Amino acid sequence: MPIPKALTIAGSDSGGGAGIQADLKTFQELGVYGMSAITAVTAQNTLGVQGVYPMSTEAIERQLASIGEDLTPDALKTGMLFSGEIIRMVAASITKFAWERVVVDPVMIAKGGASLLQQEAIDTMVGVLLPLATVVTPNIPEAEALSGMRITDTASRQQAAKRIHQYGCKHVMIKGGHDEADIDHAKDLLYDGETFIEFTSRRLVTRHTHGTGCTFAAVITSGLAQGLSIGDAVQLAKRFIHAAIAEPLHIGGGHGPTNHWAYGHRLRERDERLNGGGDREQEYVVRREFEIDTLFGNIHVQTRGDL
Ligand SMILES: Nc1ncnc2c1ncn2[C@@H]1O[C@H](COP(=O)(O)OP(=O)(O)OP(=O)(O)O)[C@@H](O)[C@H]1O
Ligand SMILES: Cc1ncc(COP(=O)(O)O)c(N)n1
Repeated sequence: MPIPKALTIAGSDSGGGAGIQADLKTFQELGVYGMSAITAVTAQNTLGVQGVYPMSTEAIERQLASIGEDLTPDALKTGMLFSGEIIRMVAASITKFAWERVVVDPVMIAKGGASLLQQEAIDTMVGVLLPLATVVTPNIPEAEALSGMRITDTASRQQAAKRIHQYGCKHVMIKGGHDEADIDHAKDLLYDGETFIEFTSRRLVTRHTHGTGCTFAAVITSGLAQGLSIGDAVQLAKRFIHAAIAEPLHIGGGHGPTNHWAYGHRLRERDERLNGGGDREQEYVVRREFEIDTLFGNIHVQTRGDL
């Protein structure tokens, strides 16, 4: 079978926790060959963003053309795009090369508050990029900016998903990491224009969440590149990010990165538990299955009626 290939079109994070670096680490962990087109270089660490240096559109266009002329990605994701000009150029390249399975992570503001997308570029994103998206993955503030409405509860989150879906993307995934109202759960909502599906895990208490959104979207991209359905790709992303947040690396003095190795560690741990012991008694089998579910965050998947 050919090796699945994924492309990330995003900003570089010198601190290694988010952006291009998070995406390539994630692709690698999931057995997907990773490629990149860098839109901007950021000087960044776990304490914040110290500088933003966008690339020229010519340099970005050339990177995309080099990939398109030789290496067709099986899926791609966009992250930090910074300006309307860059967004227009990226959309034109996706159309020119007829790339499919497009994950748009509408990165706007870094955790520390630094702007990674110019305000006036939001309309361009809505007008030219979202119609090309297989899935768009806003967090709650980004979903509010895209939909032009406040999100305070499940009903308003569904309403925002409907508005964003009308821009022409196939699926909308509103992530719940920023949902301050739910202190126990991290609940993500997927909408395909007809059905709402919620993916819920336990909320982990930690400040080491730098790059969660990039990593989550990179897992979805890897899954799509490997031929998974969108639902299965999201389920994989939820498990991967849960493990990555649960086992922080304790790097840096501020909001540290997530752990891109953790999901692989847990897979190996699962295999050891499944193969170990040799005890086939039902009670132990059930207990082991329960432990294995816990390893991956006990993700609860539920179809929700329209509120
Ligand atoms: N404390 C947490 N515990 C468990 N899961 C979490 C936590 N925080 C975020 N997540 C999960 O991580 C994924 C990314 O969500 P989030 O809303 O944090 O994205 P984001 O804000 O775009 O990330 P970033 O801050 O990197 O831009 C989602 O699946 C979300 O549910
Ligand atoms: C280059 C780049 N892309 C994306 C993010 C968002 O990640 P976070 O909100 O976790 O800082 C970032 N900080 N830097």
